Amino acid sequence: MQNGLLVVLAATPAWILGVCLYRLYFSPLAKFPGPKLAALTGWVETYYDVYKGGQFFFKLKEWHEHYGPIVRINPWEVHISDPDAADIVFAGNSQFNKKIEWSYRFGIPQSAFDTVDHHLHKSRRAALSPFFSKQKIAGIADLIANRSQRLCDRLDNEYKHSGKPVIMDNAFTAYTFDLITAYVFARSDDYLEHPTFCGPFTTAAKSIANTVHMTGHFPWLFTFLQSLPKKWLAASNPHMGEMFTFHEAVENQVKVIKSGDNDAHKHVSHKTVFNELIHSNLPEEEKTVERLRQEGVSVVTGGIETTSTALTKTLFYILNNPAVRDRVCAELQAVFPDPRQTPPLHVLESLPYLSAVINESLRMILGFSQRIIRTSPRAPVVYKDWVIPPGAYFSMTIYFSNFDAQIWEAPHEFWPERWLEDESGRKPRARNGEPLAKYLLTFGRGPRMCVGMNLARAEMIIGLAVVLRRCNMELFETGMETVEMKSDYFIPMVDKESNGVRVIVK
Ligand code: HEM
Repeated sequence: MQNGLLVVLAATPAWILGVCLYRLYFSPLAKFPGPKLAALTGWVETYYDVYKGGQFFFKLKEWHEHYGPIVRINPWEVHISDPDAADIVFAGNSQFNKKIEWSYRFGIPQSAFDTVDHHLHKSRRAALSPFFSKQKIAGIADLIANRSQRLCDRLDNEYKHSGKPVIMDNAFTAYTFDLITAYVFARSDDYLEHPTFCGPFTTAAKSIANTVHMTGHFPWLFTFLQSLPKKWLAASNPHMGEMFTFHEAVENQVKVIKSGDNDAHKHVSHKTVFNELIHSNLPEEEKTVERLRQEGVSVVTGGIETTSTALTKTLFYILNNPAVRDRVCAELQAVFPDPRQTPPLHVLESLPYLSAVINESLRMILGFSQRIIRTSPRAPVVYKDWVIPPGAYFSMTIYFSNFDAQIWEAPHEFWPERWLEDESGRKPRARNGEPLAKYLLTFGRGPRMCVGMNLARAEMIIGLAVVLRRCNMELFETGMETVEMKSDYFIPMVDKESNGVRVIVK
């Protein structure tokens, strides 16, 4: 026994030395530039993300400035900072997988979003995407307009002329929450009716995000926590408590649709996603409560925070730039004479300046701040002179492309005019002469591009048009600290001291 222990003790340093030598000199990634410590151990990333709180993102920026467009950022992964590399990482015909360790971090490895294998992802996505086509979303434009008008009724009745600030982060979260739950479950929790626009799960998506580095760096953690009594979790960490309660609420939604106890889909004018999925001819193993709970959590959380943040920040940029506000309001007035009669979606979509404003804010808001990782299981991937071996991870960060000074003039300025056609009808161009739209990566690209993109755009176009048309707003003690990213928790987090984007309705 004692001898065995001695052998282990003697062998451990040799094993560690062997791993270090392999990672530094013999690994297929050894030739890639980057800090030696990061090549040696994944703990560098863990340190910046878990201990320093979502700071690895900023380290990546620093490393690229020092080492160039491709950097080895941990023993298993290279990160690329080059907008043209999106053609490789997000290639439409690619068959890349996702990183397996990350598929457990939200506890939804069976959702399309966190499905690792390309082929399984393709079939799961095929089941989901028809509900989010442009045509299907146009079919729920009235529902979106109705919720936008309801939001403004409340702003009119309870805030107008009162001098009382309203936190638009909460108001827009209520709006996106009500819409996504109505569309996918035929059920609305009516967050827009809550006195402060805050329902029980208003902060659920943020809570989920807050735990992402812990559960991402320690892939067993989510499953372990899930097995503990919820009371303990809630007492030890309110984010965890809220996250698991939210999972349970989604599971209940799936159960009541499956059992027929929720037949609200019969009384609404649109098809509801989970009712359709449950009664579709998908294989039974894809329709279990557990699988659909995971898909539900993915779609609902995907649909709330990203879009409400986009709306809130867009409103901030508009109100913070009076020239932009005046121009977009004048354009709206021409097609939207009666503020209570929302024009059809296609009319709003055809407004060039409103579209430019939305594109520009989508460029700046960053739905996802964390890098997006892929791996090619069999074939190598070539980037310039670099050959990334099969099985290695490679990644890109949307922010780096959306703010790249080689593509965007004055990238840190909110400047919607960059998106307008010139007098001859020529489409806007990037600084390198390519079409500008090609470099807007906010929704990702390729086979895993955001499935909810059309819904997000429709919610933004209609929501902003109605709010701007009906309410005369002014920012209240709100500065850049409410929109600038201070840490990356998968989604961008602003300063902890920020009170959110607050407005007065005049
Ligand atoms: C401004 C709002 C939004 C932004 C910026 C955004 C961003 C993204 C991005 C970048 C991805 C790709 C992730 C990857 O490649 O790994 C994605 C995927 C996804 N998004 Fe969104 N999203 C938004 C709104 C929505 C909405 C409203 C929904 C609701 C349906 C949604 C549901 C999803 C789902 C289910 C996926 C996974 C798709 C797949 O893997 O096939 N998102 N989103």
